[in-house]
Amino acid sequence: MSALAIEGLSVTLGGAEILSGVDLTVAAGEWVTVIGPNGAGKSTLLRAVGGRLAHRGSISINGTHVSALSRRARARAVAAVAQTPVVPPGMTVIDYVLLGRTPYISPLGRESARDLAVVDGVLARLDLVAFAGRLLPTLSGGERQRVFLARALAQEAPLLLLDEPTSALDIGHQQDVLDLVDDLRRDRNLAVLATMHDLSVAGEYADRMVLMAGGRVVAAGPPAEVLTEELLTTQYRARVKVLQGAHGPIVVPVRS
Ligand SMILES: Nc1ncnc2c1ncn2[C@@H]1O[C@H](COP(=O)(O)OP(=O)(O)OP(=O)(O)O)[C@@H](O)[C@H]1O
Repeated sequence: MSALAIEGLSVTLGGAEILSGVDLTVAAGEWVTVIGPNGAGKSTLLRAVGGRLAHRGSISINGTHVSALSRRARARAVAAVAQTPVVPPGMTVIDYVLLGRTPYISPLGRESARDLAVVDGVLARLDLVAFAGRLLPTLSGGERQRVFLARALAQEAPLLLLDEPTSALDIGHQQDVLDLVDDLRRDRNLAVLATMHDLSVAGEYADRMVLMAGGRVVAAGPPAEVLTEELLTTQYRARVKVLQGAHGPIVVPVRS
């Protein structure tokens, strides 16, 4: 059974069909990255999987249709980092990351020692201990992006959705964050569905890639089959050269 199985997914927003007949699976322990030009429908796909959009077709998480899951069950099953998460005002980093434990805390209960230990562990792994008491708006963009990921990891869900998770990170923190997710994928059999605009980095970490354009899947497969000059030139209207690196294709933009 797949951690995530999507069949014939279509989404209409503002009267326009944004996703059309998307099929996609992610197995436990697999990393699938969705790429595609601006407006292709990548974020919409992740939002639908997170249970936040009306849709046609079917989205199943570990064999259960997403619309049959209660809010709490869904929060235990899937954790998401949105492109621009809503930040509650006046919240410290540690309180925000603790929100990730909400699905495990009873409505009138308090967080357990385990909840606090999970949060401490995640803050340490993401280099955020020094920021624990800071208010979120006082952080830099990259620091805040790591906090958003920390909250999602604190959720300990078996399916992780990452929408451009490293867009604000410097190259060192980018590698730290992606390596951490990769470790979790291997150690805890985490299923990862991500979107990324840096195609070379995307190809280094993904087991499979899905190229979307105009709300449809136009190519899917291992990075070497999707990151081709022909597909990228056509779908992005970009001039690129694809080189063979030690860890997969390297996509270099070429000036005309
Ligand atoms: N509520 C809405 N009403 C109408 N159109 C919408 C709505 N929400 C999104 N869209 C459109 O759906 C399309 C897909 O948007 P989406 O954010 O999924 O793209 P994306 O592939 O994630 O793009 P990007 O790479 O720019 O982040 C876009 O053309 C967007 O303008």
